[in-house]
Amino acid sequence: MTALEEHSDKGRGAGSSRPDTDDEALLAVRNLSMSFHVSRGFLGMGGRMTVNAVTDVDLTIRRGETLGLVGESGCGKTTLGRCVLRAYKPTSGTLAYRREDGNVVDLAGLSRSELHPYRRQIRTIFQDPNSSLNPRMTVLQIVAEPLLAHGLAKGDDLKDWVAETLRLVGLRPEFMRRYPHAFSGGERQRIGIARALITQPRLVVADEAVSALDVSIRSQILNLLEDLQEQFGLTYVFVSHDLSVIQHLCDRVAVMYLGRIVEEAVTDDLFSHPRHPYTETLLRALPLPDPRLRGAKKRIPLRGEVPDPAQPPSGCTFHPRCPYAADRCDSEEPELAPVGGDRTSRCHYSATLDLMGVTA
Ligand SMILES: Nc1ncnc2c1ncn2[C@@H]1O[C@H](COP(=O)(O)OP(=O)(O)OP(=O)(O)O)[C@@H](O)[C@H]1O
Repeated sequence: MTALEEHSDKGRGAGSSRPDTDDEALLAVRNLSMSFHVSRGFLGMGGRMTVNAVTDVDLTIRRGETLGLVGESGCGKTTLGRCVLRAYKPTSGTLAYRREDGNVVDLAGLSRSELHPYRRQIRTIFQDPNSSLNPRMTVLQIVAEPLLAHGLAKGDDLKDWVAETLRLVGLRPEFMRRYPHAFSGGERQRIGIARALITQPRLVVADEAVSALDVSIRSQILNLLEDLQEQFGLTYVFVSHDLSVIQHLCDRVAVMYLGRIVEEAVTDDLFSHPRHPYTETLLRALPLPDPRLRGAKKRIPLRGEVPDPAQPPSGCTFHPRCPYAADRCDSEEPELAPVGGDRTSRCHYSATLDLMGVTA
């Protein structure tokens, strides 16, 4: 058994179909909000505004699953991901993390020093492998840095640990003496994945982890992430605006719009039968690789833009762009409510609308 396997959640992993009991929750996000105070106008003369990047999010991340966070740019995906990583301290709400000993700790309430032991368990893979790797550090230094920060290994042990992790991500151990410029984009992302996994994390947040890569390399990296998940029982939160990547990789999907979750469902259900008009709008904007598969469904480009979160629309925040908006939508804010099975939607009319998915 390798060092990584020894500490992994393998065998305790959950599939998307398993019930959502407390025991399954690796991280339960509850009533989570994150606001930024920003200055407006030239030299801040436009005054200070509050941007509610994430508002009242409830989300359960289950052990061994891949949860996708999807939505247009500016919907709050990155901010939510950074709260889960505790790179941001949320303005309010809780992050109930189930430790390996079964006890639950609220990460949102911990100080910097109290968080330290959890930083090796919850890791991130960065978006852009070109800018996230320090060009002046060797691969050994880059990948070993988290091990040193957590005092997990030194000397030859450290080198062995790095060599083993490089092998796991498909890189030759002798590469550890080289600098990032000697590698292709795909290889650099493998180095980033090695750096994320070297501390044997339980939860990995990947924010647009493949969007900077060529399409041909993208599927190799996605396959690698899937293999590593299976091997080590990893849990992923995968942030992406790319629905095809989400459909390929994720067990469940949470759709975000203007800081809120508007729909959450098992991936196949969401793609075949969306229950929120925003999800349908996203799906219908997808390119159609094979129109015969999609019958008479037409590609409809997204209309308008995500509104300014500092001045959100009244009622349902999607109503100005919603093709089905009715009178009550501009005054009454819908709740995120169960819509049958293991799914939720935030629309007054989810029960009656007949929305279209993208599968045949
Ligand atoms: N540090 C910050 N200071 C001020 N506003 C911020 C900050 N970070 C994010 N925002 C604002 O919060 C909102 C949500 O941004 P966020 O980056 O989380 O969205 P996103 O869905 O991840 O978009 P993208 O895909 O473009 O990263 C946006 O309006 C953004 O301008």
